[in-house]
Amino acid sequence: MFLPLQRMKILPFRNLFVGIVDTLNQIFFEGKYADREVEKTLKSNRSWGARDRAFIAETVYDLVRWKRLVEGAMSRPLSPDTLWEFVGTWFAMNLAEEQHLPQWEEFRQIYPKEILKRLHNSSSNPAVAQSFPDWLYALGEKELGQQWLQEVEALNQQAPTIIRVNTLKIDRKSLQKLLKERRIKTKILSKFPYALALEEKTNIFRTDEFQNGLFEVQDVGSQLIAPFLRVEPGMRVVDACAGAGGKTLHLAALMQNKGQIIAMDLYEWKLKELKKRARRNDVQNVQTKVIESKTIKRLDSTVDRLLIDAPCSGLGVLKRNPDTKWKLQPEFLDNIRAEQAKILNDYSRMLKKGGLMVYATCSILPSENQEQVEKFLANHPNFTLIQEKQYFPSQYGYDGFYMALMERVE
Ligand SMILES: C[S@@+](CC[C@H](N)C(=O)[O-])C[C@H]1O[C@@H](n2cnc3c(N)ncnc32)[C@H](O)[C@@H]1O
Repeated sequence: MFLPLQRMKILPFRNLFVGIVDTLNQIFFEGKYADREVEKTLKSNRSWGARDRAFIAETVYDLVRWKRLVEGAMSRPLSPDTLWEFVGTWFAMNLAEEQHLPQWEEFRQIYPKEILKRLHNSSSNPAVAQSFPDWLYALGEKELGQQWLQEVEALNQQAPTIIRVNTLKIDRKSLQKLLKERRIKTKILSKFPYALALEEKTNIFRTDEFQNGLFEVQDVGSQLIAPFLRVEPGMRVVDACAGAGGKTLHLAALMQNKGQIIAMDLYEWKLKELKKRARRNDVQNVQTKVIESKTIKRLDSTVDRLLIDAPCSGLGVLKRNPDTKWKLQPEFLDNIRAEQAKILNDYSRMLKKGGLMVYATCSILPSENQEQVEKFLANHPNFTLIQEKQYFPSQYGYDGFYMALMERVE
């Protein structure tokens, strides 16, 4: 059963609602990504202040997250024609007692009492109450049993903003002090050595500290992966699915810029972004490589450490990317599992005897994690498992990640 999330306040300004409706239209009906669309909308009107911006961003993310529940309360599916009703229904479900919907034409057909009744009836189905597609909810239950409900509840929360201090340039306390001088308050997360949590949402990308590479935005779970690989200065390291380099930059900092990191990906545009970030971070030991037919073979048995931050369903990071649950398809999951197995099989040959490899995903499904590693080890007796960790959002409060550390023994 759904309980109102928060007794929320409404900012009754029409242009904010137009921004919200337009952004949702792009996300749901033009196939755009939520984070990019929100950013674009916020940039489109410079006169919006911090409160307006937070209102737009939070409302859009909440509505992406709770789409199915709101549809239940509307008792019809979301379409380009029902976007205003969708937004109005959401506020009718959540407004604080003394608050009312603005008396605009678009909200004339919103009747809060009926909405609450329909909400009560529809949310007896847990997939509706937790706002998941049926197939995905059933899959999660099949793989995780009773734990799935706890994870789903955690994944439906808003994501905190966490930053990773770039230790090549500054230490965590000094960075915290600099940000404080800008009135950006942060909390030191003592269990996680490189992390600061923002106390309030703010656009930190505009600060000099970000522009000068003193930190990157990176969730706590993601910050645990590079240290798990046990790199040392001077080593030869391959980051095989480097993307835009979140973990490459962290590896470089742990290696104190000494040795060599080869950052690879299938897509050149991602590696270009990585290079830009490396310059900003003062990272000097990274070389990028778009993967071609012979790239992997040429590095056969030559690397000390290998990171496989594999492409995955992204189910562990739904807090941050709630649109994933509507975009994922069962066939995509089947393909991605096959890709993960192939990457593990093909890329592990780059490791030297005695070298270590981490296979990591931002998923919480055993079929993308433990089961992949078990299958790999069964077919590769020359590798052994040293350590394996699964971080569940419900247990530690941050994004869900899996990581397995393996050694090539022969
Ligand atoms: C989880 S993301 C990587 C995120 C990145 N490591 C970071 O920390 O920012 C997975 C990456 O794998 C890449 N990828 C997909 N298939 C691949 C393949 N067969 N070989 C190498 N990279 C691949 C994707 O382009 C994507 O950038």
